[in-house]
Amino acid sequence: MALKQKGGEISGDTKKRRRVGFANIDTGVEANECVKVFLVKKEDEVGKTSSYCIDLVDLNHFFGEDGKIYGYKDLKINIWLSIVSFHAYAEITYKSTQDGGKGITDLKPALQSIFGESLIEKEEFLQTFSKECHYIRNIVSDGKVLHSDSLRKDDQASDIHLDAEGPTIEVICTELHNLPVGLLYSRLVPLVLLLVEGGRPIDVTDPRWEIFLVVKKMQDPSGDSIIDLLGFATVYRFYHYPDSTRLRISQILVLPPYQGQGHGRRLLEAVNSVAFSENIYDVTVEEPSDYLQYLRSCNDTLHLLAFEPIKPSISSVVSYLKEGNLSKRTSKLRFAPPANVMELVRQKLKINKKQFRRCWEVLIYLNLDTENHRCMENFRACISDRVKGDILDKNAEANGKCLIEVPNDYDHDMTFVVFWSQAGGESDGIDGKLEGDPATQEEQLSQLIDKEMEDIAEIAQKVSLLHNS
Ligand SMILES: CC(=O)SCCNC(=O)CCNC(=O)[C@H](O)C(C)(C)COP(=O)(O)OP(=O)(O)OC[C@H]1O[C@@H](n2cnc3c(N)ncnc32)[C@H](O)[C@@H]1OP(=O)(O)O
Repeated sequence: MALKQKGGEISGDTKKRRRVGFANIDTGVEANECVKVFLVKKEDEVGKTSSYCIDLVDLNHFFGEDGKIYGYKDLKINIWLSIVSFHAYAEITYKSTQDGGKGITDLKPALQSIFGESLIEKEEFLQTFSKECHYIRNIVSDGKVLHSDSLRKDDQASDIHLDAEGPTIEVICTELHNLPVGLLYSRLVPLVLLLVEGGRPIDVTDPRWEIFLVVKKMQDPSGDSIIDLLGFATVYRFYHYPDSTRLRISQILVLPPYQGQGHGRRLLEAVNSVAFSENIYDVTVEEPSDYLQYLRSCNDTLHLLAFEPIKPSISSVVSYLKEGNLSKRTSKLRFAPPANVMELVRQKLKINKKQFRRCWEVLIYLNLDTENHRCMENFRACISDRVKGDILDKNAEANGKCLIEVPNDYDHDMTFVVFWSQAGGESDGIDGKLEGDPATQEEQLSQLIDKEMEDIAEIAQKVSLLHNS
């Protein structure tokens, strides 16, 4: 980490500027206004602000109690993060420092809380490009290859030296408690913190964690193989009563330069392939972001479209929606997938029940005539029913949620169980309760339903595009 006061500009009228800069109480600066992170692959990209700059999540919570940086004038924190060895180097520049009433923020601990030991000095950082050029290759050498495909020509980045066979994309699975793999993960944690809202590191000492790495394999002109890391997913094996296991995707991240090229989907599919081959109970995802949920729903719905056994049940609900005016009915609508169908989907496709219910709505929507006003009103009435049910479940959960610690074989401080003291289960994702008077609540509910309808339509549109292509 290099701390620099910008030379040249300090002398001369420095005193005057300082007085101007801190004449008032220091209001501080938001971390995201002065921190920039650049992803670099080569030594000569270090120090250049023209390198690939990533969009960061809110970093304020790393910087002091109120999340602001105090005491610096024209502060810039530029960080170069190597996507070869996953080390980082920070260059901090400012015109001057002065305590303007709130002290001078110590930047080092804040940066260390994000980058940990991967934050190193410039000289050492520059050397990593040659010393650790095969870092990823060495780590993945013992992993299990789950998926391999050749890269399409138009997906190939211009900086790749093409060999006769062309690059391949592989998804490789390995256990996180192996020391070198755990160390790699510790170097990837900064990316989780910088790119995933609310991202937290996982505990690599628990042997139930695995990491799925999506990599690009190439050959350089001398025939030596090069392996680039494109993204990863951490997956936990949960015990499922009485004698099976669930796979839960905890974090999934594709490095920003490689996003939107199908690698996130490859990771999801690789986790699914393990679920099939090992007859896992089902696959779940821990607090998916909106985009991940969209991607996952598109992918699962595509699988479901090809799954014949559910078609009669879909037709039955579609016919029901074509009937009279369901929005006027007082009893609960017959819309949810039948229990035996849910069970079959879980067994054969490993799609979790909650996720299947989401895809079910898309499948129904795909079979409706969107021009048929009555039919769409009926569909909306069913979505409204479901949203209200979710809110009631959420409230019941909030009332009855309990948390207890339970011992395990590795570290008794690490394991806890959440359970509901009343009838409960996993929530369906409506955040918080409705607030305010009945009219405001009605308005909020209507907005929630609109949003659900939009999401369903968006996924349906993408799925039909992919299905017909
Ligand atoms: C639990 C958690 O970890 S939550 C946090 C999730 N991670 C993050 O937010 C970190 C930052 N974001 C990322 O790392 C990435 O954007 C991810 C992991 C969310 C997604 O990975 P990506 O590689 O960008 O996605 P990928 O390219 O595979 O898929 C996206 C596209 O594939 C489409 N798709 C989905 N299924 C299929 C399919 N079967 N066939 C073809 N395309 C498909 C999607 O519709 C989407 O296209 P669109 O956006 O044009 O509509």
